[in-house]
Amino acid sequence: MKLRFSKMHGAGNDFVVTDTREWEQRLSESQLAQLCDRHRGIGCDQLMLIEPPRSAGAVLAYSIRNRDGSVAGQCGNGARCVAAWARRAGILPERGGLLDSPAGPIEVRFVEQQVELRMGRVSFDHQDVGFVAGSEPLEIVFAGQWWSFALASMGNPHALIEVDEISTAPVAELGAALQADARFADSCNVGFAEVVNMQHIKLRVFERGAGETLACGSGACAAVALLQRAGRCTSPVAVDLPGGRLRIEVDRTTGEVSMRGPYCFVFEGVMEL
Ligand SMILES: N[C@H](CCC[C@H](N)C(=O)O)C(=O)O
Repeated sequence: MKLRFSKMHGAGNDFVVTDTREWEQRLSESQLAQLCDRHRGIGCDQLMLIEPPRSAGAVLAYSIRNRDGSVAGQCGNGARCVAAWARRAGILPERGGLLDSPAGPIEVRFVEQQVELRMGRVSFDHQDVGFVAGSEPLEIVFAGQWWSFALASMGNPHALIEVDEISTAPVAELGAALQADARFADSCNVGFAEVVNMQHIKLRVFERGAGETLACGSGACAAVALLQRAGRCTSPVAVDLPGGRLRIEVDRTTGEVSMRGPYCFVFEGVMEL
């Protein structure tokens, strides 16, 4: 089977984007894993699979696989890349439009060389994060000390830890420990945020199913929403991740989150499967 794909990234978070709307057969789990494999395949943090639209007005739907094969409910950086892919394919109008994400429809518009998405509402409900009710406080012991975290969902689960210095945060070790915490029904993405000022944070994210990535769009949305709720930032906020900068706005009254950020086409290809 020959599989056409686009290799893309959003602030360094990289994707294989492939159109499954014409596929005669679905790929097996091992074939999907091969696409993500940086040695035996193309290599990416996530697969963005293009599907037929589900809701009125949407031009397409997408589903998300982490590189470990797990299914995800949202991918902010990937959604920007899908929007750019759809515009170049002539599926999405120049002015933007609607995409069906696994977490519901998201509105897209193109602003200068970037994509702006209305990502829907953030949820602070622990149930939406898959966190077992009644197992508060939101703390974990790691390396002999108590670490507090906060929870939010953008359609996928996020735990956020505020640190004084992002460069020395134990991202991989503490991120893995929190992901393995049995109180999360389906693991979580673990963000580490350093507040620079009320409109600027630094963020690193140890992603579910991918490890630390250069950027996490839904993680940036969750981080700003949680920090705004705690009075640690306002809106909009510049979020500096290792791979680049995202601009996040959170409407305090509605909980609506919007994100603006870059996208990049790296190469097109055909993979023999
Ligand atoms: N690892 C995430 C999916 C990708 C999110 C991230 N790449 C983004 O840009 O939002 C999860 O399992 O929920």
